[in-house]
Amino acid sequence: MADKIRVNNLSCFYNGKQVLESLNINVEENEILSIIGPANSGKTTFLRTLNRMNDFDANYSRKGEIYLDDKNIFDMNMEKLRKRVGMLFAMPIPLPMSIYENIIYAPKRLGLLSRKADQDAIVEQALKDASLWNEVKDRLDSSAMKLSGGQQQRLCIARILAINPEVILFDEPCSGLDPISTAKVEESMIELKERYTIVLVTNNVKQASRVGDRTAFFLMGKLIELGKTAELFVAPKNKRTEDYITGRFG
Ligand SMILES: Nc1ncnc2c1ncn2[C@@H]1O[C@H](COP(=O)(O)OP(=O)(O)OP(=O)(O)O)[C@@H](O)[C@H]1O
Repeated sequence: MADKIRVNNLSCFYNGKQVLESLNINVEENEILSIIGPANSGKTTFLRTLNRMNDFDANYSRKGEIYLDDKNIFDMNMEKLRKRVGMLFAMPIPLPMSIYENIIYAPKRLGLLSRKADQDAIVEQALKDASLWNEVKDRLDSSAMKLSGGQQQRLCIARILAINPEVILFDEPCSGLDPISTAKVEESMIELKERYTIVLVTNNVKQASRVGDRTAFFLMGKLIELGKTAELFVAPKNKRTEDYITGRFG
């Protein structure tokens, strides 16, 4: 499988304190790469660096390079990068407007859509791809704030899909969801990898084992192990990986 993202010697710092140490990681096209590890191991910092979310944080600095399809993301126009690399946060945050308006907000702002028919088509497709269409198709004009937590998270997925990215970053997307909503989001992720490349940060080791094609284990800013999920969970090469996935620490 071709690499969609290549991370070369990435180190990150907050206020000069190192939180990621010389990471070398590849993300293959159309895979789900799960990132697991205890709190403060740098998972979120890594994810946010992949679409330069931390660039405006004055305390943050980094060394190293990240390539998206062989283009250095630090040389790219930020808006173009964010269009290609979308991010979903732990807490779903719909805009205080209708379901329909939530989805076309970003495409409109980016000048991608003008005709109403195109907008309707995008809304329907994005909601179908996020496995939410059947639940909301009869109330597209009602407020997104009235949806349940799990529906709001899938709405946020649909909002990302509407700008047609290539990579989606998921930052603990199910941390506030019940098991049924979690299962629906996981099903969507598995369907989405047919067309997108996905990086998933999760504190839920079982979730990584359910959905990840490959899994990376981070500990205190270092990549300890990266391998096929089935192999890493059955026969981890590193003792610290084994301790973490069997719940002996973290
Ligand atoms: N904006 C920030 N300013 C200063 N320090 C930060 C900032 N964000 C994260 N850190 C620090 O960087 C380190 C790594 O944090 P990060 O959130 O990347 O870890 P994590 O593995 O995602 O943790 P968790 O599972 O708890 O979310 C921590 O020590 C954290 O306190």
